[in-house]
Amino acid sequence: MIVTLTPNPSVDRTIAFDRIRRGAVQRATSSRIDPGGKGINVSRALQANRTPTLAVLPAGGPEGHLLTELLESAHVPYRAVEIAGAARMNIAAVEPDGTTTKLNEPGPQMSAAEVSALFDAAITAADGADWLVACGSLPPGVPESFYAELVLRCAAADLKVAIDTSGSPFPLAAVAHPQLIKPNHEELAELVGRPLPRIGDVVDAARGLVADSIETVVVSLGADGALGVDASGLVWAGATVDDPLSTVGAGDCLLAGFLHARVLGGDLEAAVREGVRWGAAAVRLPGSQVPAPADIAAVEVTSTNSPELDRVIS
Ligand SMILES: Nc1ncnc2c1ncn2[C@@H]1O[C@H](COP(=O)(O)OP(=O)(O)O)[C@@H](O)[C@H]1O
Ligand SMILES: O=P(O)(O)OC[C@H]1O[C@](O)(COP(=O)(O)O)[C@@H](O)[C@@H]1O
Repeated sequence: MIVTLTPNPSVDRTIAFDRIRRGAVQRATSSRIDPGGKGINVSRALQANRTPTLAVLPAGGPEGHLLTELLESAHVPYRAVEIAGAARMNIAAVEPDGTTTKLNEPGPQMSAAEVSALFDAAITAADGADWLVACGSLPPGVPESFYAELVLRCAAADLKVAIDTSGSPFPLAAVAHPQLIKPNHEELAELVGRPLPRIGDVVDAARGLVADSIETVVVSLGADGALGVDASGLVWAGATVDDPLSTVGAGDCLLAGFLHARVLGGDLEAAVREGVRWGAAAVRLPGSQVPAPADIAAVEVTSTNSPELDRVIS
């Protein structure tokens, strides 16, 4: 069982336009809504691929109600902690070549009692689980040490925890030593405090974090695939997508695929390959739609233990 925690979930509205012009009236060609937020996307992808999962989230207001309705329609098991503030709605504006502009709201103000109820709900739900996966931004009122405290509590409970976040909560969580982190290229550069233009720079940064006691570092590199590093070595994997439709949630699908393979006993190489398969399948789908087994099976992945270290990341 993989339990996810999304402190700042969203109703994701994806709107397609022929072209975005700042400051002008835009007429959309289509739109869709999906339940969103990084942990929720991980759970949606796992559920679509028959891996047991449970999504823990705060939910309040009419948007929170819509969010839980959308989770029910997608048959995603969830545990919602009632809060007073309304869940956010995030907008992704997508152009025909796949260019995606994301407009993310800050999320509802949470009280100290609501934060503590959410923390406890996640720990209780994850009792006996294979992984607790905590992802995304933190809404106002949640202390930036939230993920770090969660990692420490999981260590005390002998529970494996994966963290995928950005900004100030990320370095705090990383020094608490989660078993896994999944930054993208930009988030990793911010975490280590230097630009990482080449694959070799990413490898060095990830190795440094593994040496600092994070068991596994998985770095998603967009069209350049993904890199996994642990004490056993390193794996790079990639897949070509000629017709990307939407990259929203691709990193979440990559993480879901990686953990799915790990729970089934796969080694680092099998897990990175599976993650890339799920991530690449996701970018072929509209909005933050998650790939089904047939979408994933259609992706061809290449991988190596000795990637070209001088290759510049696009
Ligand atoms: N244009 C693309 N072509 C092929 N694969 C892609 C593309 N964009 C994303 N992916 C796949 O999805 C994964 C996650 O994408 P990425 O954009 O790096 O994550 P995030 O959403 O966290 O920023 C990548 O590691 C890769 O496997
Ligand atoms: O919590 P954050 O960082 O604001 O991100 C939330 C957004 O990220 C998503 O999980 C998608 O992930 P990406 O933006 O990494 O593609 C959306 O479902 C959601 O709207």
